[in-house]
Amino acid sequence: MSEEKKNKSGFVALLGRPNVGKSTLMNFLVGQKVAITSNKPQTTRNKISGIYTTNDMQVVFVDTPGIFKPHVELDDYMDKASVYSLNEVDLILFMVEPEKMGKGDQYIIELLKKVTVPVFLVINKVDQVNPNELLPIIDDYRQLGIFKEYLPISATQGIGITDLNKVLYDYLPEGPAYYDPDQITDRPEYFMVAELIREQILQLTAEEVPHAAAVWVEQMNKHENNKLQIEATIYVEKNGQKGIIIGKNGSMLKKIGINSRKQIEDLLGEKVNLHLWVKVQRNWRSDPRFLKQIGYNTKDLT
Ligand SMILES: Nc1nc2c(ncn2[C@@H]2O[C@H](COP(=O)(O)OP(=O)(O)OP(=O)(O)O)[C@@H](O)[C@H]2O)c(=O)[nH]1
Repeated sequence: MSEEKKNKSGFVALLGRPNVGKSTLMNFLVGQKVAITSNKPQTTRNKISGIYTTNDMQVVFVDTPGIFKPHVELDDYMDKASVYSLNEVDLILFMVEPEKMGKGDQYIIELLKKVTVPVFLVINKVDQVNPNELLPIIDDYRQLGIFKEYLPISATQGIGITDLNKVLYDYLPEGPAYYDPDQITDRPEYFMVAELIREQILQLTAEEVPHAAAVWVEQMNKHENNKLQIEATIYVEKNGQKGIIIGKNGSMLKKIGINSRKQIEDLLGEKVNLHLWVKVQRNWRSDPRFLKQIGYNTKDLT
């Protein structure tokens, strides 16, 4: 007689240095965009959950900001967000690039030594290396003795995802789904909208501008001419950055608006009129009051 397969569910932290591909993996699994990605490090600033449901398992991903040592207030926030998620998940995926352990990984490895939940090494971007190069890399990490299993994957190509799914199923506790199977994130819609706008800034601007920009949705509950009216403010730290975001005759702001509006319409499933404003808020990244005002609240995480 065949036994019915048990349902599994739980929380999974995706850890790793900025830019290793954490958001890409989560979006691949969830099958829809729940976290913004870019080729610039430190894209993720918040504890975003992606909810991944299959017919016998539900995985709630906590996509922690890239871990690195704090130097300004915002970095401190990110660090706390990471430590916080380590203490309350069922298992941890530590994602690295397909290369030998770097200095930047040491800090997070020290954190991982302190946790009691199972930790797995996910080597992402294996599409970029020859398979022969993987063994010495795995051996290097094996010396640490902290990983249950080693999972080479490519989040863009979908390589290794079957093995990853098996590990998730095997190690998650038995339990019911926490969320409706159709739900893919527990972030409020206005947060997702702000993130989609921020993603365009990250993709279209360069150097110091992307990381000096924060987006806050002022309002998104009014309809006019059958279109949802969304008003959002882009905060930057200096006048020069404001000029870059606006662009010649407003061309850059227009581009940011057009591109993000399309994505927002896909997300919300309705037509949108997007109004964007740009304001200078000096040194906002080091201003705890301003960080709190735009939703990065360090106290929530302690
Ligand atoms: N070649 C290749 N590129 C990848 C793969 N996975 C992610 N990338 C690229 O790596 C870059 C960073 O990916 P993200 O998903 O934004 O990285 P992240 O770890 O979420 O970054 P932070 O938010 O800064 O912590 C993007 O340009 C991705 O397209 C992969 O499997 N192969």
